[in-house]
Amino acid sequence: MTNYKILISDPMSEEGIFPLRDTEGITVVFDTDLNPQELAEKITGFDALLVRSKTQVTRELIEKADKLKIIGRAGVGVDNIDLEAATEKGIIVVNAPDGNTNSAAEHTMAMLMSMARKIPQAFTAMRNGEWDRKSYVGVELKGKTLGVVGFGRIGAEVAVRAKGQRMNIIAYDPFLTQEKAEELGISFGTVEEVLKASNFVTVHTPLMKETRHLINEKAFGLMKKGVQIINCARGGIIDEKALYNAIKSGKVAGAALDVFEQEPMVDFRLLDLPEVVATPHLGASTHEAQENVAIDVSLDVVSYFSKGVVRNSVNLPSVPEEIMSKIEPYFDLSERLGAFLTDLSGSTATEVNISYSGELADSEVGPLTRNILKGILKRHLGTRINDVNAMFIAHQKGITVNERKSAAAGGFTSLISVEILTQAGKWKTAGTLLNGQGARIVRVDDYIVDVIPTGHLLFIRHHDRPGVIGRVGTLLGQEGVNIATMQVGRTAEGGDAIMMLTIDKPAEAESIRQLEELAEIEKVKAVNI
Ligand SMILES: NC(=O)C1=CN([C@@H]2O[C@H](COP(=O)(O)OP(=O)(O)OC[C@H]3O[C@@H](n4cnc5c(N)ncnc54)[C@H](O)[C@@H]3O)[C@@H](O)[C@H]2O)C=CC1
Ligand SMILES: O=C(O)C(=O)COP(=O)(O)O
Repeated sequence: MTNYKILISDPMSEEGIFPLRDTEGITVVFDTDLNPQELAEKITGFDALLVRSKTQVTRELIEKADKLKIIGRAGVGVDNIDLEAATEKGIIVVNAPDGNTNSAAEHTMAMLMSMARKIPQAFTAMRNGEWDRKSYVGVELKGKTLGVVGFGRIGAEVAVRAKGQRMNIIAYDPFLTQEKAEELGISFGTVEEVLKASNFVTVHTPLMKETRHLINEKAFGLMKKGVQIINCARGGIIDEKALYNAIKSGKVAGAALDVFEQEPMVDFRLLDLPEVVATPHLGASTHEAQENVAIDVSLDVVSYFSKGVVRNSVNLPSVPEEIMSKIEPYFDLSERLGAFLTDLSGSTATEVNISYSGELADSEVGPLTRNILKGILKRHLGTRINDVNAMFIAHQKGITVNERKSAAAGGFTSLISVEILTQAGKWKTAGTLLNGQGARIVRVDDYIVDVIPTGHLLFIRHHDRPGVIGRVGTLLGQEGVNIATMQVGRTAEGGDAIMMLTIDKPAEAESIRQLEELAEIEKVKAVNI
């Protein structure tokens, strides 16, 4: 493997990054005390950046990262990473979605129980030499209702544990169905229903535009008097000002907080309230979780550099390995079809219509579409286009992309047909992999051809007249251009026709001009793929 430099800018398990240490050609640099400006200066030349929640991977940082190809988040939440900026720049972002689930769920239960029994408050009083048994009377969990907002990995694990405490669970998650809830023996409701029904509310959503201040003044208004709140997900899901007021007013009897709107915390007023228990973002801070997440991101980084595939991409849909192995042979052909059409049209696409037929119609084809777009966009935008940003940039440029699938592949095992609409008109092609013989372009517009999509090609539109093929050969010969292969197709005798030539070196602009001056020739396009 070529040399790759990995910067780790947050504390990470040394044991867990063994896949990086054990791979030849990978150099790991730990520098976990950088301020944002120092990090922006340091990032130049690094191929990968591994972070936890402390490092803010901003657009400014991403713009400074001249070689960065992958950002690994050793944990779940990626709200500290500007995903749009990363995607736009073709940087893949991976996380470790499973490694800290147990730890985060256990911490949530620890916080719930500490809060319910006021353990941190009682301990602090004892430390101060007090033996006070009256002030720290708690509530039982048994028979109480726990509202779980966000029923993903952690939310579901919390529910399992809370059931063990004989709590009733009511949950809300856009992906939770009545059937699933019944199967798990929990209730299911809208977010409002959950808030109204609960004695305890725990949030487990990611922090996103849609979940910022999900628990706000209005939400507190819906809750029972004496409700207790837990946030071991992300600061910002709960509006801290609204929480402060709700505690002060007596509506909220307890809050257990692991995460805060600003971290590290600067405004400690919430912690002055005796109803609040808190930890400094420790949900994932166990030896096991830290080792798990470090292993998971390290494996993905190694896999990305060695095979170009990852398991846990946040900005690129993951494709199961068995499907990947079926479609991977078509990657190169797909990109070439895109490049071929762009050269033929000599213009930029406004719409791309792709049809997958035959065996490919049964597969996930997203990666193929991205390769086709890569081929199309690279012609005008160069090497900054890759799998990660091809779809994003196509949308950004206002290109409509349509995918279709059909069973009939015109006698081929699989066929990829691509049509592009440009300011200069419409162009179509289709390609396939011939058993044992590699990639072929088998259609150009409505003509049947059989062309290896590699090297220097000339596409000629002409009228089917005697002698035209000879004249093309003679003219190219005079220019020192040797023809390796030639295909001719026509609609009818004497009608419109095409020639596809493979030539040993690119045709000069002057040769193309002279060819176009021949009476029978309508258009000549040079293609280099
Ligand atoms: N305190 C800590 O150290 C840790 C905090 N976390 C935080 O916990 C969050 C959840 O983690 P996982 O359960 O592993 O993620 P997950 O992706 O498995 O689950 C998140 C769930 O939230 C749901 N959701 C999204 N929008 C919602 C909305 N508006 N209302 C209700 N549900 C909504 C999703 O459908 C999904 O099921 C992470 O995004 C991260 O921010 C995760 C690990 C450790
Ligand atoms: O995995 C997450 O989302 C977490 O919040 C854990 O954060 P950390 O890696 O401990 O900074």
